[in-house]
Amino acid sequence: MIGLYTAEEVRAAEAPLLAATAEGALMQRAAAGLASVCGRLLGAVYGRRVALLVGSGNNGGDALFAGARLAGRGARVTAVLLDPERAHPAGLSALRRSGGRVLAASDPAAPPLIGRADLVLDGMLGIGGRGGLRRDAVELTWAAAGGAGIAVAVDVPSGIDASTGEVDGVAFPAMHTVTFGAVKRGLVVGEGRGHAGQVHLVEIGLGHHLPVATAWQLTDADVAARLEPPSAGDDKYSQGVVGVLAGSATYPGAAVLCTGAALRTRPGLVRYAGGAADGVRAAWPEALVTEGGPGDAGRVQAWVVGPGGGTDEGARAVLAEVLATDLPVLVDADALTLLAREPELVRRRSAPTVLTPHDREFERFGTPVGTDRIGAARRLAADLGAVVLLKGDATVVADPGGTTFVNGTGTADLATAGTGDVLSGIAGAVLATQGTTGLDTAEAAAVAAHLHGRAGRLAARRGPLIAGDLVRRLPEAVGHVCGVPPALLGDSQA
Ligand SMILES: NC(=O)C1=CN([C@@H]2O[C@H](COP(=O)(O)OP(=O)(O)OC[C@H]3O[C@@H](n4cnc5c(N)ncnc54)[C@H](O)[C@@H]3O)[C@@H](O)[C@H]2O)[C@@H](O)CC1
Ligand SMILES: Nc1ncnc2c1ncn2[C@@H]1O[C@H](COP(=O)(O)OP(=O)(O)O)[C@@H](O)[C@H]1O
Ligand SMILES: [K+]
Repeated sequence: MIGLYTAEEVRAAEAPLLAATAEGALMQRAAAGLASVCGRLLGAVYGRRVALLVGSGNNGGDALFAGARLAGRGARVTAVLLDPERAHPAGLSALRRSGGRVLAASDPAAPPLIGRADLVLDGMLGIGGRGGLRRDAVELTWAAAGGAGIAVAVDVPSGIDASTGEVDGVAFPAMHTVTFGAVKRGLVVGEGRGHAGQVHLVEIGLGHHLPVATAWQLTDADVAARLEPPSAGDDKYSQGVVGVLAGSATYPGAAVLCTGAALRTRPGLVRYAGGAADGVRAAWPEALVTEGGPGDAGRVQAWVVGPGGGTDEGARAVLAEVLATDLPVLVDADALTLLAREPELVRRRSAPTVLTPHDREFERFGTPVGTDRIGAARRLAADLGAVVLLKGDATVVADPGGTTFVNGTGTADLATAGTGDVLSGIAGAVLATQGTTGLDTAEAAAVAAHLHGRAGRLAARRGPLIAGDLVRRLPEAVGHVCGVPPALLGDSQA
């Protein structure tokens, strides 16, 4: 798992390290790592044009020292200074000694020079940045965005809040971010995620000074370790049975997608109960189907309730019935609308519960999501005593104790109808294995979000995707995280 940290946590961890190392040593480590990533991105360094956008803090110092190293390898480096009086003095001397040039941001030659650069290094603001970029920084950012060079952010893209990912106005649109010591949360969540590009972590020795993270990102390997493949002693009942309560005669689609996703995540068995029984039977002969309610479905190890289920009295009764059990329940879509009216239905539960709102569903519980998505998910989870999976570009999963997962596999290709129903089915299947894997509920939800995003990426390789493509790609997504070569996966290639 990759730990995700706030700016305050990083600052607190840096303090003892700064005290224990020679002055400037940490900045040299950061600059060495930064220059090495830039060298790799450029391929050949000699003769390449590099523009440094330099602010008045240590972030600018990192850029100047990295620029000096690249100039030492033959790059043509120019530093553009936002505040020439306050640029890092030692960094500036190092750059000059290596043959680098210096311009003020107000110099009319600065924007065209940035536009022509092969690589632009954003050292305007780091974790000390507050509020929106000022006019001069915005102009340099536009010059970089309009140029053809590789845009690289130092530590964090200037203009993003390193802790929340909030962007107030304009932020540097990086293709790569070279971050020091720890991955800042703002690089993986909110608008910051879209500005960070590929994140490269450079170690500066912060490791054991960092607290245990309270926010995490799962890798493919982490997800693989949380999936239990069938073993010789298994039968269809021992690998988890999922119950799907979704869809209606008028709207069978959600039921078909949700049941299919649950099946393709490969629990032992999927049961369906509800008004879309005919549609589900036709689409999925593998499912056990009834027109009745949850009591007619047979035993399950987890319920999924809500997608396409409506908000009438019958739907309310189904929701209340499953929430009164001691089984894991995933509550989505229409059932969230019902639950927002009667949150005590979930507050009185002690069994695992996962709510999967998008922003509008979230707002029905009282307050809008706002710009701090981790904070928002944590607040609702603590209030309701349930795991909250807040959907989005980077889906956030929070448990009532505050432990949070930020999904890294999401892709905008998922922004199409029905993909949420697929996520519910996947999550239901993972929750149904809790009895055998002992998997924590928030982790189960995070595993589901990871697989969902992987399936989305795989499907999107072939062009625009629809929700059914995710279901078809799920076996390949599971194979991908487990390191199985895709060629071995039968019909998921279709
Ligand atoms: N502390 C450490 O041990 C290390 C810090 N490093 C670098 O230091 C950075 C943090 O440095 P600083 O604390 O100096 O902060 P920054 O370099 O992020 O910037 C702070 C400066 O920018 C100004 N400023 C803040 N918001 C602004 C805005 N919206 N518009 C214009 N100016 C604004 C402040 O007045 C201050 O002068 C990190 O992000 C990282 O790049 C690295 O060198 C690694 C070691
Ligand atoms: N811009 C986006 N980038 C990445 N993922 C997105 C984006 N927009 C939506 N998604 C994902 O797509 C799914 C949509 O779910 P939802 O809104 O419930 O749709 P539906 O109800 O039609 O199934 C969620 O998993 C969400 O995280
Ligand atoms: K920066």
